[in-house]
Amino acid sequence: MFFEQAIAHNLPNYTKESDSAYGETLAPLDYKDELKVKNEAIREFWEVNRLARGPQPIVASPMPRNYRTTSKRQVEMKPGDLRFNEYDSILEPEEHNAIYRLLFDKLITPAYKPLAYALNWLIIRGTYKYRIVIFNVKKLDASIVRKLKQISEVLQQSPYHVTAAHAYVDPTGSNYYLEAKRPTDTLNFKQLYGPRELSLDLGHFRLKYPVTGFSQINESQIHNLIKSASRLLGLEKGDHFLDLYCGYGLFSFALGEAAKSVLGVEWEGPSIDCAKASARFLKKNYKFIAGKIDETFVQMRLPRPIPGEPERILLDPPRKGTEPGVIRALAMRKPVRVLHIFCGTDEIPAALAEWERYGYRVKEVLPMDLFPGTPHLETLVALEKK
Ligand SMILES: C[S@@+](CC[C@H](N)C(=O)[O-])C[C@H]1O[C@@H](n2cnc3c(N)ncnc32)[C@H](O)[C@@H]1O
Repeated sequence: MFFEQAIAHNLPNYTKESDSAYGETLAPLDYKDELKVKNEAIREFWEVNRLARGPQPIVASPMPRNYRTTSKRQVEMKPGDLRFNEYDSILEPEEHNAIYRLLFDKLITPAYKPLAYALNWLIIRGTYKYRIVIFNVKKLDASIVRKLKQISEVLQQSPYHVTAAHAYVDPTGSNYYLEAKRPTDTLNFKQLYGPRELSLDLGHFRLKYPVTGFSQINESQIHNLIKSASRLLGLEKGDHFLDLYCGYGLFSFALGEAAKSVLGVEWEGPSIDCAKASARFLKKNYKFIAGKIDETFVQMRLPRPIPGEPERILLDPPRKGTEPGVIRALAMRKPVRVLHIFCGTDEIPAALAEWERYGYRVKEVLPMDLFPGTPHLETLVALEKK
């Protein structure tokens, strides 16, 4: 059974995600009702798929709507007709919608026509306090740069606290809004104004991350996510902590204090560079490696576990899950505890079956609502050696 089928069972008149606008199928519900449906659906999913240990109640999102710190609009310009192919969403902060309206009103004027034709995506990222705009363009010549600088001034003068603007060149006009094969011999990223990195304030420290790298989109849940991950991983003095798919090191820095050593791995170079810079700035002796996590990487590139010294592993892969063989290779290291974070629910049964096969049992399952308004959950599964 797929998780969305379980949602559909528990919600009469449900329209499947693919048939509805942008997957926001639960957004019209009252959040209390949405949580009830999701709680029933995850329990049904667990039962039907015969998974071990029932899930805990879902950790609700402090902000159930207007929570997304990343949003995007695809720009379509035809003679006499400018369109943004996604509409204002109640899952996005109001400032995002206001910024898109401001940009639309400029781009529709004759002076900005060349820029409107060159645009592929408009992207807003940031936090609830400030935001940046990325112009994903198909080409970047002198006249486009001039227009981008002019429109950047409009953003700087706006009341929406837009602290930076950048241009990102994707001549393929890709449907994926940030990640495309960048042209290697032409200018691919241009700072229009403001810093090149974003930063996230975690109370007693701040982490930087690249404007093009991954970051959690529901900032209001980050505190709960860290607290839950910390409890479920249970790092103790003397533990070696392996933070896999670490991005810019969110979990390394938030949890690493308790460990004897911290090693983070991530394939996105700029994110790893930010993690290394944060380690230097925060004076932490943490190590970060850039690499593609697959079976060979785990077997050949990770340092061997030290006999008699416990290791705890957190893995937070993308929605499509780990590469084949990764779970087996990690289990061979015999970590005392694993925290596997799933941002898609449908990958859970196969992954848990693998962990079980290689000697791990489920200790606790904690679903968190990181994506209110959509039929998705983030699920933290703590596993222990049998
Ligand atoms: C869900 S994000 C988690 C990032 C980080 N834990 C956080 O919370 O900010 C997954 C990360 O894995 C990275 N990634 C995806 N596939 C990878 C692979 N095979 N090897 C290494 N990193 C990968 C992505 O670039 C992304 O940063």
